[in-house]
Amino acid sequence: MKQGKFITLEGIDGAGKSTQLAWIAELLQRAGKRVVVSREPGGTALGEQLRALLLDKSITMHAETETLLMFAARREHLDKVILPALAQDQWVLSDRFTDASFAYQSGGRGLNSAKLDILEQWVQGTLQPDLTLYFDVPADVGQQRVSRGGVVDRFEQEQADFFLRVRAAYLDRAQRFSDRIKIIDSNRSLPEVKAAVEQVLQSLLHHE
Ligand SMILES: Nc1ncnc2c1ncn2[C@@H]1O[C@H](COP(=O)(O)OP(=O)(O)O)[C@@H](O)[C@H]1O
Ligand SMILES: Cc1cn([C@H]2C[C@H](O)[C@@H](COP(=O)(O)OP(=O)(O)O)O2)c(=O)[nH]c1=O
Repeated sequence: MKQGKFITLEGIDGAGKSTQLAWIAELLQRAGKRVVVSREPGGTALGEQLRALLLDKSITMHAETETLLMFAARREHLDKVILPALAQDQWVLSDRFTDASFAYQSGGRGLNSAKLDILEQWVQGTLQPDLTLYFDVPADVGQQRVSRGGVVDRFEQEQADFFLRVRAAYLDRAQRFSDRIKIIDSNRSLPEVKAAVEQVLQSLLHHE
């Protein structure tokens, strides 16, 4: 049976992922693909409840608790949404996936990445996204964009040095997995970012 493709969007808070997501789905649909749009943490009923806990500023939790909840939500997301959709030749577009755990929980919080390697293997086996669009902005630009939006969540309230580490971890992974992760310079106008994304997607569609 033909498998759909799995595309993930990544970046620090305020990079502009969510802004680009809707038209990316439309572009794929125009190319004749059936598209499922989802997000992490979230994407399922249980996952959305875990998301609410994870983003709640009034809750404090150990970095490992945070990591385990992210992967618990991911396990559910894979089981209920991602794997069934791919098996039915649908394309899955997810706002974040496991790269975010390496960037935020390892890079940002300082968790040993060997623990994340174990969880990744446990929860997803060998499954990796076919393509990851990493929206790159300097930490201060991301923070400025987020603060313009008003209310901030448990991650968005972090200080500049946290986002510097998260971004560095993303860039490190983008270098290590350069076949899969495409860096989109998002410190540009919306049309310029859109054009860069479109080029990467057209190339993926062309090589199908
Ligand atoms: N290229 C851009 N230039 C200026 N502002 C942007 C750009 N992309 C997104 N924004 C704005 O930045 C804010 C955060 O964007 P959003 O897409 O929600 O980021 P993310 O989902 O990556 O956290 C929004 O107010 C959005 O309108
Ligand atoms: C998937 C995932 C998200 N996160 C964090 C990053 C974000 O700050 C937050 C929620 O992501 P996001 O949906 O990008 O937030 P928003 O809708 O406010 O732009 O969860 C992790 O720390 N680890 C993970 O594995």
